[in-house]
Amino acid sequence: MNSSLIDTSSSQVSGPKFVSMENLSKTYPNGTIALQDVNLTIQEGEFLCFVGPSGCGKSTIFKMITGLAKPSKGTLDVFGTTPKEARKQSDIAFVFQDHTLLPWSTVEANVKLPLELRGVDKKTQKEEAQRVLELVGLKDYMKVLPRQLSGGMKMRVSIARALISRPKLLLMDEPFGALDEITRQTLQMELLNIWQQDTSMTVLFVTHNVFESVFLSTSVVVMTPRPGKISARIDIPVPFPRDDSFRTTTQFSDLVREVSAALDH
Ligand SMILES: Nc1ncnc2c1ncn2[C@@H]1O[C@H](COP(=O)(O)OP(=O)(O)OP(=O)(O)O)[C@@H](O)[C@H]1O
Repeated sequence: MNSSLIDTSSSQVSGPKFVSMENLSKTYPNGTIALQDVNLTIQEGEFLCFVGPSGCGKSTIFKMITGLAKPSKGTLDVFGTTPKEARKQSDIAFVFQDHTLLPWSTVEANVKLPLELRGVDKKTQKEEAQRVLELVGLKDYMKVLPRQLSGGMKMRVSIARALISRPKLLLMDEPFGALDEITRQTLQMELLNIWQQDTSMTVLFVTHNVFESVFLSTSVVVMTPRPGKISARIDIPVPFPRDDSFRTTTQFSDLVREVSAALDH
């Protein structure tokens, strides 16, 4: 067996341990074993994609990292502290498939919300909203309501709202799952450009799409069906910046095949 298929420590990106899971398990009160003995070390600056069949526990991992669900067994360390404490420090932000924008608020108001809730002064809120909307290419849409935007634009707003807190850790749960393929590929490229501008931000990205996982990540974590376990961690040893030409290389097809094979294993 290829040793990269069982190595769950990080080898491509060096740096301090950021999130670590040791024998992490989760059994829900109804007896569902969602995760069993997950061991994973994530280092600062990684872009890690999780792929696996539906119900393998990907979202459960995210819930535990954010302190919304408690491990049943094992340990989970986030920035050297408990998930609850890490969340209090506002260093974690999320993006979900459902953009969760407030329909009656403008793009600007939606994006500012995390800062408003934290009592940040209005001038800083405005400056930061402009900064992140520029990052996602929507600075001319500040006064527009979400319903006036396309699906891809709503997702950009959702990403801008997550970035406004300058998170150390960005959790993305199938963010592009509802988008058409062309918009999806455009947003993948834009997300990589944003991440490359802030190399200290760590991104954990759940997807069902093997192509997406290979294109985006420094490593792909492959999970097994319930009870969820990590069956492989496959490094994607392709330097950044990456562009669309990567998708047509032999190396890309080989890596897609490797991840797909691990999924079938
Ligand atoms: N609150 C809960 N109570 C009981 N079972 C749950 C709960 N939340 C999730 N589960 C179960 O735990 C398992 C893992 O769920 P989870 O949502 O983490 O999987 P997932 O890999 O994110 O799935 P998907 O890809 O479909 O989003 C599933 O069988 C799910 O039905």
